[in-house]
Amino acid sequence: MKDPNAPAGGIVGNTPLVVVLVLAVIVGWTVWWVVRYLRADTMTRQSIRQAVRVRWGWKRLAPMLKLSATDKTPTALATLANTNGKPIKPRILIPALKVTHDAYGVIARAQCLPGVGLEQFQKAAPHLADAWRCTRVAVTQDRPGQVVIRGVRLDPLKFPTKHRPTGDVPDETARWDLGVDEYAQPVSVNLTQVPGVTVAGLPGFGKTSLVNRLLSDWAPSSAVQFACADGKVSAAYEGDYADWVQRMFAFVGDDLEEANKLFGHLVELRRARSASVRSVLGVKSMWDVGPSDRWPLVVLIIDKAHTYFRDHKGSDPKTKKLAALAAENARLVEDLVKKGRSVGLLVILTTQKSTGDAIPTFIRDVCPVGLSFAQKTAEAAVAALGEEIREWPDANPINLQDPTYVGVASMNHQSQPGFTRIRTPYVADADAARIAKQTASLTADPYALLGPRLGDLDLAKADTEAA
Ligand SMILES: Nc1ncnc2c1ncn2[C@@H]1O[C@H](COP(=O)(O)OP(=O)(O)OP(=O)(O)O)[C@@H](O)[C@H]1O
Repeated sequence: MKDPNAPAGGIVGNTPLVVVLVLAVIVGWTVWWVVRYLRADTMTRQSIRQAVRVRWGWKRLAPMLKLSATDKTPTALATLANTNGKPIKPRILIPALKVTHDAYGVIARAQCLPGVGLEQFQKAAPHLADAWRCTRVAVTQDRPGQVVIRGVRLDPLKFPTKHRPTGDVPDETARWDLGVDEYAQPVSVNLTQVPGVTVAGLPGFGKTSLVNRLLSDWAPSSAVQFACADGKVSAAYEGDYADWVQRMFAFVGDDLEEANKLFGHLVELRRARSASVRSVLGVKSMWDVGPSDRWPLVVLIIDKAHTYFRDHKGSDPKTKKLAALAAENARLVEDLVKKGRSVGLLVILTTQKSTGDAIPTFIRDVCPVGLSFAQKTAEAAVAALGEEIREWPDANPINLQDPTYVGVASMNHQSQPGFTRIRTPYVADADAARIAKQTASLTADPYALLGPRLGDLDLAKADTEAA
């Protein structure tokens, strides 16, 4: 029963406790922020200060940039409170803004208002960049009624990054984590259903490191098998892939005849898989069920691709033989890229030379993903990324020749318009070697995995179906 002598109004009685609780929350919050600030690196600290400035200045800045709305209709409460009969002032609405930060700058989420949406924010982006002291501001919309404003104080493309592979089995098969874009957002490309990727760029700008990352991240999965043709070396123990050979079921150097045998072997595998995919997997396309130990995704890396395809001019028998081999190599790789997708074959071609004979255009044009590091000429950029690059001067790899841009590539994906510039991380050789050693026991020849069923296959029929 209630004590009649107890003081009236429980809230008044509890006030000290409420105050203590509020104070505790404020102190806790402040300590949390101070610790976070002190533990952050220099770049992140600058971003924390920048985020505070952005929050504090927003109410003044938004109306100046016409990012506010005027509500002339009085609210019911204002009408009730208006006892003196004077006209009620219109309300200025400011978009609510939530700001977070990372090492490169700030990420702000703003609520849209009537008449103030994506278009208005995008128009104001250069002024937001000035006011927030950012080198770049991008505005996108990821959900209705809200825009995301990304401001980068530092250009993420100019800061080298490192990737240390974990050796863990990847969560998603065939996702290639590439790096960060010019707004420091992670960029990955889904290589399921992708039969070919081209990587071009001047020597020493990061092609090998990019491929190293893919190998290091994917090697721990037994559902992926690798083969490699490295046109820069003559023997497996030389060159960039010396450590990776133990995680590859096939490797060839710059010998055109050897390469021809490997490509031929893989075309045989493609044909055998096409003929057996329905009976073994019960589906028309491997991607309907995904790669597995028994039916792994086969990744063929053709490094310094021009070694295998370039035109050999001359009428002496030796040159003629090389020319015939190069033509045959191009034909076989074209087969793999054109018909290998549904049975789980992926070809990655890299080249320093960006001319039509380095990666023949009939192969390049069927590779849905193209990346190019720095290029010397506009023609080389076109040869690497296609004619469309001429319409995107900002993303043109001829602008990446400064040494600051070692590790930066421009990418196009046939499913999306335009190009993305990506800062790819450096993968140290020692890390790649560690992963190669750890995962060597997972190596298996995918042709052998098809095993005894091969005798019954109707390869001619499979060819017709794959075409
Ligand atoms: N992503 C990166 N970030 C920073 N530095 C890098 C990156 N990738 C490569 N480098 C630096 O550039 C050097 C050459 O890189 P890499 O071997 O990958 O180039 P490449 O394009 O494959 O050259 P080549 O065509 O001669 O084989 C590396 O040893 C490293 O010092």
